[in-house]
Amino acid sequence: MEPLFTPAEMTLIDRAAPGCGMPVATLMENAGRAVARLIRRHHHPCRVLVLAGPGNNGGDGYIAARHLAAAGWPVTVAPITHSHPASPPGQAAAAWRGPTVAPDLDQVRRADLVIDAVFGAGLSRPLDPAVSRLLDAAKTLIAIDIPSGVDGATGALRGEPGHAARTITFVAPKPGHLLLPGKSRCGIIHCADIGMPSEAIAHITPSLWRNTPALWRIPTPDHAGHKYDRGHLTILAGPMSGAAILAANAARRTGVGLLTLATPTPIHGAAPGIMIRTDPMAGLLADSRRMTWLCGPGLGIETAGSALATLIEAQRRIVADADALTACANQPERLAGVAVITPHEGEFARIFPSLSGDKLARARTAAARIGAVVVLKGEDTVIAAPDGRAAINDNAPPSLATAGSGDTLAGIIAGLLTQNMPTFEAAAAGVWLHGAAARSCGPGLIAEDLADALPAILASLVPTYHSKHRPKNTT
Ligand SMILES: NC(=O)C1=CN([C@@H]2O[C@H](COP(=O)(O)OP(=O)(O)OC[C@H]3O[C@@H](n4cnc5c(N)ncnc54)[C@H](OP(=O)(O)O)[C@@H]3O)[C@@H](O)[C@H]2O)[C@@H](O)CC1
Ligand SMILES: Nc1ncnc2c1ncn2[C@@H]1O[C@H](COP(=O)(O)OP(=O)(O)O)[C@@H](O)[C@H]1O
Ligand SMILES: [K+]
Repeated sequence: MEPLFTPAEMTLIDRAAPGCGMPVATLMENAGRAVARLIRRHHHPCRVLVLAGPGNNGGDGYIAARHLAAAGWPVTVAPITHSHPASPPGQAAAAWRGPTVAPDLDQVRRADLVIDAVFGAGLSRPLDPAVSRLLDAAKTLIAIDIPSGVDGATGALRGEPGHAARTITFVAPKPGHLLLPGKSRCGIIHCADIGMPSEAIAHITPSLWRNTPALWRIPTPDHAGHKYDRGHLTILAGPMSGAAILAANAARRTGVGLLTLATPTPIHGAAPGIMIRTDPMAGLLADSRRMTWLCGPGLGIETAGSALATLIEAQRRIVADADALTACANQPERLAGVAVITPHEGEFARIFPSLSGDKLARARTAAARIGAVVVLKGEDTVIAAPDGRAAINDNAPPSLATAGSGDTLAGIIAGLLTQNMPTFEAAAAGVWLHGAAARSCGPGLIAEDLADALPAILASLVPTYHSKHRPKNTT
């Protein structure tokens, strides 16, 4: 699992480090050396300028400068402000024997590569515009820990950070590396091991992770199982039945045993493996095996609103998307009782008009308020559980911004829930599978492609699946 630590959590870990036998100066030495090593690995020797701030981020910069210079690179340091001589960054500055210049635009323009070691976790107010101009003038910018001016906890910009080609962080990435707009300033993100003792890291119990397959486990069918063991998903279909069909196709690819499209009027064009039922919802609800329902895609706002109420009353496991969300505009209490909601930012703002703040905080607050897992979609989709757990997804390509891809995501999540995957895990896995499927399709993606791309992605996650299920050779 890949936890994400906020700068405040990182500070607690840093403070615990000396008590675990790891002095700050050693961590700083390791951090600066790691920066120099990564730069040497990814760039050719060239003129380097280090813009060094007053805190430990600046200290890392001085140490990186020393290691690059020792490797023969022409390095100059431009201190933005000076550190206290007795502090670890002050000592790192004192150990620098190379050239030091005043930070000005000419110096930046003369450098082939600029290291942004101005502010990291300690950013406490907006960046001075004069510093922004320096960062902006860099030909190639490498940020230490996080681009100066990006809030590591939220990804918000405090002032105008530069656009780094790569960012080298330590111990664990921070939420601000994965959340927009900060994410767009980080370039390629590296996370370096600087020898932080595990006892220091254990001071924090993680509640936020990068969304990777280590966070959840995809269900696989039992040897002796039958289709009802894999669950029965019912998807409500309405006037725009294509949305429900897209969701259905994707849900079936996740491995549900049975899938019904419940529709008031006959549907044409659905795959033959999908069961179509035109009888009223009450009849379908009489079958207790129909536990999981997807309500919203293409359904119409009024129908979705009343169907949602019926399903909640019937205590079903519900994924609410699209029209079911719009039906709850300004009335989030109508969502209490659903398992997962999958709003994009527009739908989210309709449901929770008064919620402000960063994406992670809004998703967490909303989840706690309605008691459901919130999947707040976008390039930086946040998955938040009512108990405070959250994940940030980072594998979604922009080709997913196409009509019907959200319906597909709702179908994938509903499909996983149908197979009794725990709710937070099903939502997180669904978002990751959706992104991975889109990536595997490449350019030209249309929503219909996503379902068909799922088997290969699933196979990559369960590599032993085929061998496990192949009959034993008895000859
Ligand atoms: N994580 C790890 O394991 C390790 C982390 N390490 C490194 O430590 C870094 C964190 O160091 P840090 O706490 O000293 O904070 P940092 O960002 O250098 O600056 C704080 C100073 O800047 C000032 N200041 C802030 N904003 C300002 C503004 N806009 N304009 C002007 N001034 C501003 C602020 O002033 P104050 O708020 O006190 O008034 C204070 O003086 C971290 O990012 C990583 O690189 C490694 O060395 C070791 C292992
Ligand atoms: N720029 C982007 N980069 C990555 N993923 C995106 C981007 N824009 C949208 N997506 C994803 O595409 C899907 C779109 O969902 P939605 O807006 O509900 O579409 P629809 O209602 O047409 O199906 C979501 O999963 C969202 O996270
Ligand atoms: K920085």
